[in-house]
Amino acid sequence: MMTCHEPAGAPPRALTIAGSDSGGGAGIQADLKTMLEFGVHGMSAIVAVTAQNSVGVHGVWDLPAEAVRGQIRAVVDDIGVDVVKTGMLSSAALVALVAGELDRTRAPVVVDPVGVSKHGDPLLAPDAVDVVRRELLPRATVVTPNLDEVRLLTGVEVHDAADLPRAAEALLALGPAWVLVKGGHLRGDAVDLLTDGTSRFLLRGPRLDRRHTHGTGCTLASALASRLAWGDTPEQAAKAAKDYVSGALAAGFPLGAGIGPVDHGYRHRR
Ligand SMILES: Nc1ncnc2c1ncn2[C@@H]1O[C@H](COP(=O)(O)OP(=O)(O)OP(=O)(O)O)[C@@H](O)[C@H]1O
Ligand SMILES: Cc1ncc(CO)c(N)n1
Repeated sequence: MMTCHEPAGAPPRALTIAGSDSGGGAGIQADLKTMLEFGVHGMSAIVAVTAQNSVGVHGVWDLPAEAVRGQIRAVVDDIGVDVVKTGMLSSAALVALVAGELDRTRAPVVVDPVGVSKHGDPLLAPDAVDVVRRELLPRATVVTPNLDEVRLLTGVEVHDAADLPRAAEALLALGPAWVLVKGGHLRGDAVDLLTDGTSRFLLRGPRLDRRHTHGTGCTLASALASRLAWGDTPEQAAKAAKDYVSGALAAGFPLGAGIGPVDHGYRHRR
């Protein structure tokens, strides 16, 4: 375990371990843009490269294990981290590697258990799901599944907001400290549930009828991670993250022929 000196006057340090989205709306690109907006120093360990645009994912290339390990250690062992966020981890071997590397830091970890892209393209191998369950989730400070990922990880089907507590309980049984179940795919209001099994907070936003939603999940998790790095409680961090993603989603714009990105920089354009 490395202990790092926190430099006086420097912003909090956030590391995203995730996949690259060439289209810039999701993945590492969304994470770093969001981290900048929240005033933290964003750093990255790229796990896989995707050739991706508004229409879909056209190719995926995993990085070699030593490249992923090397990036994480270069950051953790010298610069230090105040929070880690994980996103697309692609394969069973890379999930296991990342889970092991998390033991090198005591920083809080936000796990976005990315399963498929908005277009339905797979970003996690089927045999990696069980490794996420057994090795990654017990190390998570907060896990942020969408409803498809809830089903994949627990088998629980969420049909309406009343099912959210049952889904959260099934996830908590897998070992994370907190769960933020995202109800973005529900009908009606966009309701998310944050709970540690004792406290329960409903985050409710009006459903925005927007086509350009690429990157909502990565953006929410990175905003949450950034606020944790500043010392917010999970409740404060989740509320700030929900506000930011709602604003970015309301300002999403058309790029390409398909689903455009949320606007990470909307606060500079209004
Ligand atoms: N149409 C919408 N209107 C308002 N809020 C939304 C909408 N869609 C998603 N959200 C919110 O955006 C956040 C991300 O949720 P979502 O369910 O879209 O994640 P996701 O499916 O993991 O995203 P991604 O497809 O980028 O992986 C949540 O806070 C959710 O409530
Ligand atoms: C690289 C990457 N990570 C996450 C997502 C989430 O949808 C995506 N589309 N691409």
